[in-house]
Amino acid sequence: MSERLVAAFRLARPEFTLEVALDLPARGITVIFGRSGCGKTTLLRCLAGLEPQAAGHCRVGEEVWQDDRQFLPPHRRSLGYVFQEPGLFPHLTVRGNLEFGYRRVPAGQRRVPFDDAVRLMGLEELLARRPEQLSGGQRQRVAVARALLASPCLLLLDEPLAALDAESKAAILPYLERLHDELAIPMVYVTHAVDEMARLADTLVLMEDGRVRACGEPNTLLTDPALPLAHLDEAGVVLAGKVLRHDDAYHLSEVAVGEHALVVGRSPLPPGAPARVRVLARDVSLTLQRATGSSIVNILPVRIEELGPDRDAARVLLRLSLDGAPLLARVTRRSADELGLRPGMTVYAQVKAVALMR
Ligand SMILES: Nc1ncnc2c1ncn2[C@@H]1O[C@H](COP(=O)(O)OP(=O)(O)OP(=O)(O)O)[C@@H](O)[C@H]1O
Repeated sequence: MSERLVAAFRLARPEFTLEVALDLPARGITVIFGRSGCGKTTLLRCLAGLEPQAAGHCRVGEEVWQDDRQFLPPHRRSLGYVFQEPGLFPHLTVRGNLEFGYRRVPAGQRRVPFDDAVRLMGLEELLARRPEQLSGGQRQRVAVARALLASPCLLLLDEPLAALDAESKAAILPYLERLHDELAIPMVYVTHAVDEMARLADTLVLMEDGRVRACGEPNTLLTDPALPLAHLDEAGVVLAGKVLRHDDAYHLSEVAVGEHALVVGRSPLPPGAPARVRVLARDVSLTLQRATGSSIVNILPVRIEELGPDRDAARVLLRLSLDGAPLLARVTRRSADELGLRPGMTVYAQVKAVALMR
């Protein structure tokens, strides 16, 4: 049986109550997503044992951290915590910072080899530097590697990219994405940024007003018209695939998603590597026939599963199926009427290569 992270907390503050119950796979990345003030950090603090007032229970695999009889303080929970600010030791080099936690774990209990953490976070060239000689994004990569090397049962990350500018954030996301496939340590990752959520989540927890509104497989939640996620400006899905080949002359790459090859902007990943492609609803248009002579490179046969109102009265939101993989599209209500779009129809979804985000 695969391990689970099972927790329930109730914490009442004067103007805010957290009341959650979670049963999550203790593997991969679970993203806690929700708007500012909904209680994401409070939930993470409960998991860490930083809120002793919280009633409830918490268990990671076989390890019980909290129940009716006991409450383990934070230092007795096998967890790592990465905050917005990396908090590295300024007097130690990157190597020294990484070795600090690693050395304290008995060799037989280490879950991540030293060189693996260095490689995963791309720190090979930075080991001799001190924190002040690193960019914010590099410092945060060191903080994640250091937390991994302490071999916790659970790694908690609270908006680790929030203090970074857009460029540094874009640079660090591929390192975090690697953790999906290569990491033995489950992570709970708090963010209110849609792009981070979409790119990193293996499991998604949507929070609202101190409660869990929905929890499950990201694409299922992202395409559910009853949830606010499908109505965000950046609504869309994430398709899992594999890099097929690169076209260096045109700076493009092809990613295989099921039977289909999607043309995307040049990927830094090697052919054969797993890749996740994000397709935004606003970038998908629909045609009844396969267009020819179009500048659109990705034309995919899809079935309309559901068609309903969008937040914008001029548009409709469509949930589509690409051989079972979900897609979202947002088109004008007029186009939908003119084309006679309705559930059950097979149509063609068009997506520009540049609109596909790796
Ligand atoms: N120490 C505290 N005492 C009283 N209220 C608090 C305390 N810390 C947070 N709160 C309140 O609890 C609620 C949840 O805060 P929390 O920090 O968990 O939200 P969040 O979803 O992480 O928000 P953000 O994305 O802005 O960090 C908020 O209304 C906040 O004002």
